[in-house]
Amino acid sequence: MTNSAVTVDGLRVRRGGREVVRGVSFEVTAGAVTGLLGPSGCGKTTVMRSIVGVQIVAGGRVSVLGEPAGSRSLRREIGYATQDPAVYADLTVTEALRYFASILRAPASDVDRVVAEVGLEEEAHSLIGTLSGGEHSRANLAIALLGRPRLLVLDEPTVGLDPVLRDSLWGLFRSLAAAGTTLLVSSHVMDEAARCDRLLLMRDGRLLTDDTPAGLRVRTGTADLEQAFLHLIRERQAARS
Ligand SMILES: Nc1ncnc2c1ncn2[C@@H]1O[C@H](COP(=O)(O)OP(=O)(O)OP(=O)(O)O)[C@@H](O)[C@H]1O
Repeated sequence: MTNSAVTVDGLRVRRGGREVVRGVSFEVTAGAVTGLLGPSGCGKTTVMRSIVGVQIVAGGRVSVLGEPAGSRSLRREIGYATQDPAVYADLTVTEALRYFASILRAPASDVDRVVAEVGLEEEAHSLIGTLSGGEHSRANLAIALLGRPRLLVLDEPTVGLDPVLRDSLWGLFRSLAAAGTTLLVSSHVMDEAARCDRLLLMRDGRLLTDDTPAGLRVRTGTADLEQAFLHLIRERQAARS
């Protein structure tokens, strides 16, 4: 019996006529914060889309909470915040959240809860089109939190946020995980890696490593996770040559 919320086995995805995910396998531990890290274009979003079930895959298997990714029964179990917020500019934050809450059949009281969780109380009645980039992405995150999904897939949720807000969102992620939610969070900021329970490092469509931050530091002999990542890249290049 494993405690995996997500199992990805030999995933292959083609986009734009080339293979951008090239045989990736990993598990996401239930009730933990797993970081999906790697440089821009390495395939993080594509892996997330495959888990959420919105990506056509060329091969492999993805299962989520015991069901094949994309299953109808998973719709209300997964909260997905994309990188490009897909929220309506002409609605206020509260109106948009009420709208999505009704679609998800989440309780009306969820709207105030998620507004507070992402720290948007003061902007609750502002039109989304007037929000700053960071506020806009927090509104997007608030939508993903509606209905208390068991799995949260968050694509670069802290981009454009100042250090104080980033810290408070990581506090939120930790408290959600402590309450049993599984989080998969992508980032290309290495200082966020240290905040994760587990790290999946990707490069060029492949998984370089799947480890804890402490395990990665020990294995690569460096305290700095950015250096650890570079160490793994050099190790992989040396193995190939
Ligand atoms: N709609 C698309 N059509 C064709 N190719 C695409 C499409 N979306 C992404 N790609 C390509 O797939 C590869 C992986 O992209 P992906 O968005 O998964 O990377 P990422 O690691 O999430 O990058 P970033 O951190 O910049 O968001 C990239 O080479 C990208 O150019």
